[in-house]
Amino acid sequence: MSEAVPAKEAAALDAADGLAAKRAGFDLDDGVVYLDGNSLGALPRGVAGRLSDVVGREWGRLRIRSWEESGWWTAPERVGDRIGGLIGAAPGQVVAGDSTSVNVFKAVVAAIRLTDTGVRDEVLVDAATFPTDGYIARSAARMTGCRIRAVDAADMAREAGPRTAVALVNHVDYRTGRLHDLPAVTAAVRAAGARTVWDLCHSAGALPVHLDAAGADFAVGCTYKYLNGGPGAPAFLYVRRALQDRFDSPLPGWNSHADPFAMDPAYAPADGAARGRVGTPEILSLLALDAALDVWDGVDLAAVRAKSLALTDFFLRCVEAYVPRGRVESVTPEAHGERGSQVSLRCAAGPAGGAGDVMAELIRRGVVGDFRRPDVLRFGFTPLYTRFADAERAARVLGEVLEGMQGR
Ligand SMILES: Cc1ncc(COP(=O)(O)O)c(C=O)c1O
Ligand SMILES: Nc1c(O)cccc1C(=O)C[C@H](N)C(=O)O
Repeated sequence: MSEAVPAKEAAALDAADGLAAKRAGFDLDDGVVYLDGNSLGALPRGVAGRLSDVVGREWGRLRIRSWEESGWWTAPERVGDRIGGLIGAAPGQVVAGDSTSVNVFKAVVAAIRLTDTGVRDEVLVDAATFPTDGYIARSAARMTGCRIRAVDAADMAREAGPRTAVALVNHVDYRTGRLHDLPAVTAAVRAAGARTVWDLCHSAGALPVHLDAAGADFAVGCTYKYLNGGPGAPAFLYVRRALQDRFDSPLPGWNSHADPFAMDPAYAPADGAARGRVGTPEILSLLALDAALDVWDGVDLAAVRAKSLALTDFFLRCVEAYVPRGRVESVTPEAHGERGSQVSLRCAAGPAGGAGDVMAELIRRGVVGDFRRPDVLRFGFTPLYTRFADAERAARVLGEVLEGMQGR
């Protein structure tokens, strides 16, 4: 690909993009290429107005009445169902609230409680997991008399055995962007008599997920990345319907009581997704998320996936065209079936600095990705608002930065 070709190709691809109009639904500045939606999604335009109404009218005027009249009390289930629509979960199985870390705790302990710990005392954890999952799983294991075994997520299906109580797997690896086979791993873990907990932080809103169809047991995820819910937006918890009656939450707060306002000293769990609740919902951020989810109305996740793969393919080709040979190496799988919606480039230290310095310079020049230690440049592609022209510019600027640093 000669240097003029990628820009022309980007323009043609953007012109043919069926999702292009969605970008207008986000508050983005054209001077910046934002490729960090896999850490913090961009702001959907509808959020500010909705929050202003929630604050000014629902809180300001209606005050306490809003728990009923504005639907605050049931918002965790209502928003949960909207998320469910994006991760292949039929209504009544997803609740929004708490952080992913807290939901990992609920799911892993509940999964262990569903098993005979006298026989099954092993928690399998994806060896490359985002750290919080590993920390929480280790604590959950200590509390329940289990032990942790770290295994490569790609080997999870093979490793689950008669001692396994639960396997905790990241659907997409946060560092490399590698996508794991959710249906196959779920089926294999189930065949071994164990449960699965999927961390969907890097797949919810990035690609189609079919939790019900795969028979997944539990899933958790955050909503501030590809779901654009905002910093610290509530996470979600999925509990498969068939397990809900036996879901024994390790955090049985009053919001998960069958009759919270009975204020009964004895605990009786609610039915359905509400059993995953703990305390008072974080209404402002929950309703910001609710408004953010409007951008998904009418969006076909198959189209999102097709654009995501086209964007990452195109970016990789642009990197090849623009970046001095040997300066970066993609650690994201080439195979579409193994790729999430990001590209991670390993960038060894050169004479003028390492990957952290390269990313700092990219950001200074208006290309925002992120750096994951020790040597990974991470670029997230959010199909609802990333353009092919953004991918082209990012690769071109990366090439310029690396060339400049080589000469220094
Ligand atoms: C895979 C994964 N799991 C969990 C988390 C953390 O979740 P939280 O900070 O919401 O607990 C993140 C990102 O922060 C993540 O990428
Ligand atoms: N959750 C984050 C935060 O509160 C501050 C900065 C970054 C984050 C992230 O989401 C990190 C992210 N999970 C990652 O994949 O690296």
